[in-house]
Amino acid sequence: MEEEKERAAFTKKEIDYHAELEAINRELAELEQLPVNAERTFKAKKSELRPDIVTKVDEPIFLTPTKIKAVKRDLSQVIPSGIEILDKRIIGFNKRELTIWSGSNGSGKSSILSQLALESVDHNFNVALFSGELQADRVMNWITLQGAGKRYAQPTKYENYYTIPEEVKNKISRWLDGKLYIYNNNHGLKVLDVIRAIEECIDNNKIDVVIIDNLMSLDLSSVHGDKYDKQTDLVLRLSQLSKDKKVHIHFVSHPRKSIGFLRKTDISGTADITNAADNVFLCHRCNNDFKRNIKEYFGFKDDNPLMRYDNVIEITKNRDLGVSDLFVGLYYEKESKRFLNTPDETKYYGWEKDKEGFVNCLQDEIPFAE
Ligand SMILES: Nc1ncnc2c1ncn2[C@@H]1O[C@H](COP(=O)(O)OP(=O)(O)OP(=O)(O)O)[C@@H](O)[C@H]1O
Repeated sequence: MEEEKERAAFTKKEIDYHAELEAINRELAELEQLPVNAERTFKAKKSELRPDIVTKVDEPIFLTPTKIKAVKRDLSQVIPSGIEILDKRIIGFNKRELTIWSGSNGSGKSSILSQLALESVDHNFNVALFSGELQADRVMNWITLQGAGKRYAQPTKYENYYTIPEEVKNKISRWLDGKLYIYNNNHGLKVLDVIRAIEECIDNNKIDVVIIDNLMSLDLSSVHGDKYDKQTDLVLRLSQLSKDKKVHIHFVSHPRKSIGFLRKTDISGTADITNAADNVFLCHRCNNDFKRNIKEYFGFKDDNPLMRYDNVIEITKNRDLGVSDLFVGLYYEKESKRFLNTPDETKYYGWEKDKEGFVNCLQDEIPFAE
């Protein structure tokens, strides 16, 4: 009897032991699965930001030459920059493409891009503009100043601070209405929200040009990966967006370093960023540092024509026409913050033209402050 009891107790212990062993094994298997699951979650999150290229299932994967439909290049769909040498060499900005702009602080990136926005509208292309650093009203002030030009800029008691008469401001606003959309920063700077908002703006307002100024001001914390992976993912995503939505995207990315002569390899992120871009432009302000650097780097002499400009755009990559190592010099007009092709250039935008394209002489009617 005693022996039977002992055997029963022993069997129960054995069963408990096996159950425990099984539980431990299950737990171990779950633990082993953890990195696999983490990898899966990471990939899923990553694809939220960088969706794989969608395969068009109704088309063959490889095409024979006769099956490839020739798409005629429609030059009326190329967006001019208004910068003469640039437009002559690269024709303009193609839809479905991405341009990266870099340059040190104060080199003129934002100002050139707001002028590009005006130029685009002037050629009947609609623009969506995101500025992470300036509130919409400040962006609008700059654009108004550039749109008005020196003839309407009234000096104030502050150096380099000019105002525009209300009547001119209103005319410019009305002209830009329905063509220029400026992101309202009060909606936050979270990258996925901003991209979603841009996508909606493109769909709702027939946008042709998107300007994103700049990478550093976007909040990438919701995206997985290290800093450079996140930046690269974003650029790949924007490149895809330009193709899907048939827009040109201008994207500002600051350089990693703030001293020395800026080169393409100094742009923040990995090399994948510049690989993904169709154009890569560097902005330089022609100060003494720049002049010394180009003399040292390229062996240019003091009489090089570049020395006389105020700002220079360096084209370091242009995939379409293969332009590179081209320097485009510009003159800066402090009253209007405009960049000019020649020191005495006078440009008239659409807001001061009538239906036939003739310029209205509004300035004669406006009383100017002495
Ligand atoms: N050559 C120049 N001479 C004088 N002022 C200039 C020149 N180029 C640009 N500026 C002015 O300098 C200020 C800074 O320019 P802007 O903001 O366009 O530069 P940025 O490259 O975008 O700078 P950041 O990287 O700090 O955003 C603006 O008021 C602009 O009008």
